Amino acid sequence: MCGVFFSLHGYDIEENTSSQELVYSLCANLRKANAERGPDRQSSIVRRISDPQDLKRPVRTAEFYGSELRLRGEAAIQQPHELNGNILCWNGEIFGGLEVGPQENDGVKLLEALAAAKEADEIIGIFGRLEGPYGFVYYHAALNQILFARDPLGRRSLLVHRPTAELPALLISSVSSGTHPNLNFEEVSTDCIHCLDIPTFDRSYAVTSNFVEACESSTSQLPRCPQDLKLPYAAPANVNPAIPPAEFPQVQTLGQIPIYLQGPVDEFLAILDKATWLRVRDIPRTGAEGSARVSVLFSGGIDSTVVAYLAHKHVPLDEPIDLFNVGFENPRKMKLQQAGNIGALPRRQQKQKKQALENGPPPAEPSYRVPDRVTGLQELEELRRLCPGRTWNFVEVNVPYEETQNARERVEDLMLPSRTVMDLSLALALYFAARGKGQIRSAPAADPVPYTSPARVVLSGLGSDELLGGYGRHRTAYGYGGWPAVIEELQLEIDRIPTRNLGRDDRIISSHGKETRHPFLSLDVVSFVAGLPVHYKMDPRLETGTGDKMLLRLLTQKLGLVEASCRKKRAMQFGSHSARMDGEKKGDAALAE
Ligand SMILES: NC(=O)C[C@H](N)C(=O)O
Repeated sequence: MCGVFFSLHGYDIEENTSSQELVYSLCANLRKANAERGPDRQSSIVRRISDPQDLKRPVRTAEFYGSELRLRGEAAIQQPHELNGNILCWNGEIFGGLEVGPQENDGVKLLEALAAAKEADEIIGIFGRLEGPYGFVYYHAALNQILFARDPLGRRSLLVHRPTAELPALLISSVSSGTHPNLNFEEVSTDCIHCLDIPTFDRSYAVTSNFVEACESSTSQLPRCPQDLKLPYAAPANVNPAIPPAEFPQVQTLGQIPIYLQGPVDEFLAILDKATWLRVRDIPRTGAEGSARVSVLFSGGIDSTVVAYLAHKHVPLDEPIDLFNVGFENPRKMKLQQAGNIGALPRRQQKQKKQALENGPPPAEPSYRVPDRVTGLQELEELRRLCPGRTWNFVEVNVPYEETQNARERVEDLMLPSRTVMDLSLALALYFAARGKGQIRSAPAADPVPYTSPARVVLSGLGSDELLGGYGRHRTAYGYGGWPAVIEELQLEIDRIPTRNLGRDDRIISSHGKETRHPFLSLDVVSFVAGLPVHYKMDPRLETGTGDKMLLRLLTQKLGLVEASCRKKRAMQFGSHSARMDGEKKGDAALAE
């Protein structure tokens, strides 16, 4: 994924004040942090604008910085993109809405389209027709405006620090570079396109010499979907509010699709398959001939297995696909595992025994047989049976406790401004999994050999629980409020996607010079699933493993992935044992400073 960084401040190069020094050193750190995201090329375009009264004195400096992880097109690409004075820092992928040929680069094509626009509405129209994840900063020369935004689902990270008296600079960046008491990064909101009007800024700054005020008075929020425009990708879809009929045939077994669901299963498969295809095709080769270009965050759960299987259909058969399966040495868990099944003991004794074990010494040999490793290996077998001729590199990523401790500070910096205990356990799991460094085996009983994945694209199964009602809370909602409550919960789920975890995950994974892609979060998939009547997606009256995200389970079994089709939901931090390493209790508690 690419790195985007933009700064605007009012310092003269020769000023040498301490606050200027702070801005300069933060900018240097932010350039560095963004460079990791785009290892292919990095560069800056700097614009110094003079005071009209005194042309020798620069009154504001704008820097556009971009780092490139080339994933589209054959030619070398330099970021930021520049055309006739227009500048685009682009971290994104165009999967629809603008023609990009297999040999072409999406950033280059997008800038051509943007540069031709004469009015802001045209620019808004271009983005409202684009399907794909993005975060960008764009300077449009004719309008003399700076625009920045993320896609409506927030699938790419973009942070903003708005100028304050302590740090009078506008900073927009894909990633933070650690904490500083004066740096107030927050995620750029996805409900609008943010705009800074340069002429307004200049007028205000010339009169008041107050940078903070000038920035405030010149920034505005442009609606993503002006009333008279019909834009298919300007906002995530609304959930179908229809209440199911009092009686409808229930799914008896996942192996038998009731007639009324046969069409929806097929249509869902076609749309998800296309979304996956768009995310694995035309990836330029950067590793050795015959090496993997595509990898999957692979827990062996239903979502990641379906994604791996669909990727297989579109990646050339002679090319391996890497499956990243992460397991943590978690001293607390290992001590408990050592004790065997204490669940059979009476409660009081269980508690006493647990405490004694937690205080005792850890086992001598770390174990990486975490729940996700067990299901991962089972699904590997199922995929091997179903996809003859494909090499699946099952990458066992084993993370010793000490390595987790050593990486902690870096991961905490990368995930900022996210800062809870749960953020950290998820971020650690993603950080190590996506790095793709571990061991592989040529056969189940063979000795492992070290392996580092060269794949730049990392597929993730995230999103299906949100769309199809895969969480326990959906069942709970049915319990207290019936179908209307489930529908409300599903809508909330979609509305929350942009502010939840995707920005954080992007910041973590991209630090390895890789890019996550989420087939379930294609806007086409989202609007198809959202539009289905609720009882087509899930049936909370059926047991877990059947009724939760039922439509996907039917699809999965239809593909032949019988074992995968009935796997139960397990959060990544628990499946990999990255959670509660040191006995932390509350996931939503803020991390200690
Ligand atoms: N990787 C990126 O985010 C930018 C663009 N899709 C490229 O491949 O150049």
